[in-house]
Amino acid sequence: MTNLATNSAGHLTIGGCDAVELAHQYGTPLVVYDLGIIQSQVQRFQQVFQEEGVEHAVCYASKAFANKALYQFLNRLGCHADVVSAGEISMALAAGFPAENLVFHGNNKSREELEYALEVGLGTIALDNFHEIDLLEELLAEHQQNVRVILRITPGISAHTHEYIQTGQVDSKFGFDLQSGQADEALERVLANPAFDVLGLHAHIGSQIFEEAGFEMAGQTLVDLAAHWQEEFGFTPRVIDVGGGFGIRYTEDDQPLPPEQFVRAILETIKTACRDKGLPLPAIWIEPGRSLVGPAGYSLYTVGSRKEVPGIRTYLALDGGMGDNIRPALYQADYEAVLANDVHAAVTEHVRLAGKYCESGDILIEDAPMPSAQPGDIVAILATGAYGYSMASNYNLNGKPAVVFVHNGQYYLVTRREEPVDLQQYDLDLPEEGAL
Ligand SMILES: Cc1ncc(COP(=O)(O)O)c(C=O)c1O
Ligand SMILES: N[C@@H](CCCC[NH3+])C(=O)O
Repeated sequence: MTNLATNSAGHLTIGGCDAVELAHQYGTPLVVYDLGIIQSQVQRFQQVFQEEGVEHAVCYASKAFANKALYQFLNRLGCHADVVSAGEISMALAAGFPAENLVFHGNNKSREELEYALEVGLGTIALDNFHEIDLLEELLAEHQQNVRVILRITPGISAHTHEYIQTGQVDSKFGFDLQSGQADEALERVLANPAFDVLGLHAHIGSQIFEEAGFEMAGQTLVDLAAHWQEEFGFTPRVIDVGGGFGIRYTEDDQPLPPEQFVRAILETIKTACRDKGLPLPAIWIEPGRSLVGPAGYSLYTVGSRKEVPGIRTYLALDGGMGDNIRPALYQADYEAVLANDVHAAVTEHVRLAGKYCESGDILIEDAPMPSAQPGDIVAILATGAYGYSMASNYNLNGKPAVVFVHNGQYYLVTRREEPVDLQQYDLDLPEEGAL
């Protein structure tokens, strides 16, 4: 179990705030983020670049948790952001995030989204496919505009992670394939049109990765390609973006590398490869999502029913579940839980923590060692800050939880709970007579 902070009442504290009090004040399920952890993660990713004096950008991958107040906090910390939809762009801008610090990713950006990106002066578009080049060429001509782009390459690297969250292998929906020559063709296309300011190249190999090797291979592959492009097309990249995917600890089985170690490995690989190939060192961009917000998030739930199936197991039902955290059902993701109102109570049983959704697979933790929890107790599931709220649904017409940020003993409501009224829809506007 990670080192958890508690107060004299034995309650879990998050960023100096009593988790049980927050649960009572805002209701459960409740998602709480400790901004101190986010800040420290960001700084750890920035640190090695700063020490080495290397031009860089830590682009937060918003998909992990897109939130207005978070964009504001990250902007203050000097982060850039990766956005993947008009929704994320619009929220970032509403938060005051500078458009020029946004990188627009995605394998099927629509004409409307691209037009919106051009209209707001979005910093960089990560080109993913030929259809997108066609669309952008039309739009750039129409609006007599220029745009900065990077090319997303599929490097042919399989990250050792769940199949659904691998992205760098050849058989992938993302990016220009390297082996078949698509990447060269894409570069020729964009170099031929002066409306494209081609900054450089990008690869993203997957998510929840625990080794440096994949990033080193990606860095090496991108520099090799850059050298080939320089020789073949006289193009020298100003940016190499190695994506995100840095793993975090969910349970004791996970042993993530320190952020500094990932960055050092990436930096050393790219520096050495550039030196070998006689290329100037480009700016290096990374795109951590999970590793910035995952460890900072706590999901608080109230215990409802306890069901004992004699001789088999005990089910403890919580007041949330797959609607606010789909990851266990979708990826068999593991988490740890604690009894937030009595963190130091001795573990006396192993229970299955079930959600409240009408689905047998709505299980948050299959086998959680717990003290004997009773209805009304508050359970905290740890490290839920990434891809929890952002993948939440309204299944069974449950509203999404409220979100609270805590920092130095202060707390801030940043997203209100969705109420049934928020989920209302239109009446059927069908004439009474003769319509069927
Ligand atoms: C292009 C790109 N960048 C960054 C990320 C962030 O990944 P993670 O949250 O694992 O750091 C993703 C998602 O995997 C992605 O597709
Ligand atoms: N949603 C995934 C990660 C997806 C990464 C985005 N490319 C997860 O929860 O692990």
